[in-house]
Amino acid sequence: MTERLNESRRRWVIKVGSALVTNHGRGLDHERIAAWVDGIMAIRQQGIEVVLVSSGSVAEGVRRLGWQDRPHALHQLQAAAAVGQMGLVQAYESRFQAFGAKTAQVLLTHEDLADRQRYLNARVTLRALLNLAVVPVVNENDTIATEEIRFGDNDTLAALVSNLIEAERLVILTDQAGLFDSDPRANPWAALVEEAEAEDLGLERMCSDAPGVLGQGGMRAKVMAARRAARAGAATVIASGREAAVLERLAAGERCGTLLTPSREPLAARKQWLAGQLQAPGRVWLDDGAVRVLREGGASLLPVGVTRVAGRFRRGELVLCLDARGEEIARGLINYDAEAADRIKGMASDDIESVLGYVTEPELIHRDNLVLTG
Ligand SMILES: Nc1ncnc2c1ncn2[C@@H]1O[C@H](COP(=O)(O)OP(=O)(O)O)[C@@H](O)[C@H]1O
Ligand SMILES: N[C@@H](CCC(=O)OP(=O)(O)O)C(=O)O
Repeated sequence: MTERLNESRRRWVIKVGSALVTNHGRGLDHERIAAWVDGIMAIRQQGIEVVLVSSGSVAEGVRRLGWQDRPHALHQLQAAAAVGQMGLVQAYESRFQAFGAKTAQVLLTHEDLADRQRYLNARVTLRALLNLAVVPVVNENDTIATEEIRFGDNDTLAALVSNLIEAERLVILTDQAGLFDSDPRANPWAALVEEAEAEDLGLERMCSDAPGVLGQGGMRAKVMAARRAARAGAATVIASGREAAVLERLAAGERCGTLLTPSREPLAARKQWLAGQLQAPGRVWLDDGAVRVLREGGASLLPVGVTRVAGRFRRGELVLCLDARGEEIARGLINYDAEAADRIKGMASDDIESVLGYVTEPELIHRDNLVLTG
């Protein structure tokens, strides 16, 4: 079946956190799950397509296995995730079935979304499921993810899924009423932030690093997720999953929790994929002139603006472009491998051939493969 290219359709990604789903580790909260499913069915009636990203497999697995605490060893976490995921999908499937709606389990790894071909495959599959009126239930494929390259928290995963399906909205349901101006666990006077721009760097300072007992990302991961989603043009709401009819109310335009809005023009799809990458094998440091030219927009990065090269990368791989202080300002797919890039740094493009004996491209990173990130 071919995908209908009707991009005016409304799509939301709804993410629910571990503590909520598992009633703080006491077991799947069927009542709460039923309320979200009711909400999803109601907003679908209004023409909003939904992808659900649900955490809770590890917390539920730990409970089913009779363990007292969340283990630290990766193989135990993976085993718990495999056990708990069964409970999660069963709970969602049976509740949606009561409405005659179909669900699909989609387990993704970081590698799936880092590889451009697999990313495109995931995109086509998710869109096909939405076209078939199925509700995809997404989680990280914890059972095969390795420590170094896990998303770890489902906030990041949910943001990347928002980009994949070009969602207009990412809704992150958690155990707090939203983002507060400081961690409400530590400060009883913390005030709810009702609305802010997702790109506002001050938001991160409001978040403590520590997640709840069962969560992985904490509030910082949610703010970062909102920033990722904003790059694709999606607004994010962080709200309490315990609030009655929260999804229906949001769809009715009511204000719940914290709204984080995009402030820039959305990036083209390919650049969203680039910006969403979690790992880059290389780094290049730029002089002030190159930083200025890139920030003005629309320029390629030439070797002449590069002062230092680090990392082991091949032609076509992702490198971060840093200013003199080491802050990331852009990232892109480089036209030369690490050794060649190091040899031509600081040189005029006309001199590349005399140094390397060949020229692949005059640019180190072509503007089509470059995205501003800072
Ligand atoms: N500024 C803040 N505003 C709200 N919550 C915060 C803030 N800083 C830290 N937190 C903590 O982040 C926790 C939510 O993150 P997490 O436990 O990862 O949730 P989830 O499992 O829903 O992903 C909250 O319980 C809260 O204590
Ligand atoms: N994939 C993991 C999610 C990790 C996690 O705890 O995420 P979250 O509660 O959203 O911070 C799980 O299902 O347990």
